[in-house]
Amino acid sequence: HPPLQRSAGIIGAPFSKGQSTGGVECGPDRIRAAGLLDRLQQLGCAVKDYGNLTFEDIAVDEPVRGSKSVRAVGSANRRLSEAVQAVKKDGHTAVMLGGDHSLAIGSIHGHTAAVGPLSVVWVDAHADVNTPLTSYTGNLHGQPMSYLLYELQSKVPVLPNFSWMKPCLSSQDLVYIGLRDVDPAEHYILKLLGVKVFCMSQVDQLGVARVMEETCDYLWNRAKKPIHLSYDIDAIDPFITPATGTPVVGGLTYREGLYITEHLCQTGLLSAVDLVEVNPLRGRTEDHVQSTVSTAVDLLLGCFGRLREGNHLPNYSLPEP
Ligand SMILES: O=C(O)[C@H]1NCCC[C@H]1CCC[B-](O)(O)O
Ligand SMILES: [Mn+2]
Ligand SMILES: [Mn+2]
Ligand SMILES: [Mn+2]
Repeated sequence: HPPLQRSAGIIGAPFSKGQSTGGVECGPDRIRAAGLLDRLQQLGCAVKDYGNLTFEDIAVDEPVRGSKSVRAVGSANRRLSEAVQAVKKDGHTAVMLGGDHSLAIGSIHGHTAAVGPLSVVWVDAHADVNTPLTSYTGNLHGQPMSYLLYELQSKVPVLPNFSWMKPCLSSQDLVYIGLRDVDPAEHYILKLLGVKVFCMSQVDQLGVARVMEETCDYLWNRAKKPIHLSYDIDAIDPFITPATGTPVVGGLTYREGLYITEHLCQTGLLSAVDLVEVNPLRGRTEDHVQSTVSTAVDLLLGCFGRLREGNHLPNYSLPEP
């Protein structure tokens, strides 16, 4: 049968208030400038660019229960949720370009609203599952998962501009890959809820191919659901992707990072991808920025069928002499 026609709906989310380091709002445009759309089209993927979201300017946003920019994060994610729902209703695989990882709140909420219950693969050095009360930084990019999980809601206070959303993910439908810098409270939560985790030790022990087999077997144990891949660029080793806000040594190799996206692509279930935390201002040299941005583009191309063995379009034919 003819190869399926993949189509990507690109949403730029130039948002940085889930954390305190300027520059991550430049991520979407740098990823576009590195040729993402052209390279997707060269793969034979249909591409619709929905542009960059604009976010409500919230003048006064005092910390709430120690968490910063809560109102701005709530408002931004409400808009993102609506945008992701629209992209899914148009039939595309949603691609959300961040921006910081607090944006996963809106991305996963909107994706679920559009297609129903999801399997979430969270590729990250960090678990991002602090509640406002356990966070020691008050940055919401370290907390998105706490707002999404049904099982944590009794531990999350009501926050301003968050009343639009409800939890939408079961802890059994979540798999982490790449963890290597997890706070004690987060570790307690992951153990308490029995969340499936492949930290970097397991990546070393099992190898990335086995990690991906076990990830899919685990997620499909009950039923096959659309997959939401939330990819924090800091999952990759900072030697390759230094231009990010919270780099941690001992990360995924470029090859391991790609294998993850290639594997999820071939399941045919990938329904939305976040690519977040690219921060051009955190690269000490332009080469560092380029290495980070081009890796982000390659990871996304892996999500849409790019193969390291090569690709050719179905209608290709050799030129005749
Ligand atoms: O909660 C936090 O602020 C910290 N908790 C421990 C890991 C580092 C940081 C969160 C990093 C957020 B991320 O993964 O989106 O970069
Ligand atoms: Mn991270
Ligand atoms: Mn993250
Ligand atoms: Mn993929």
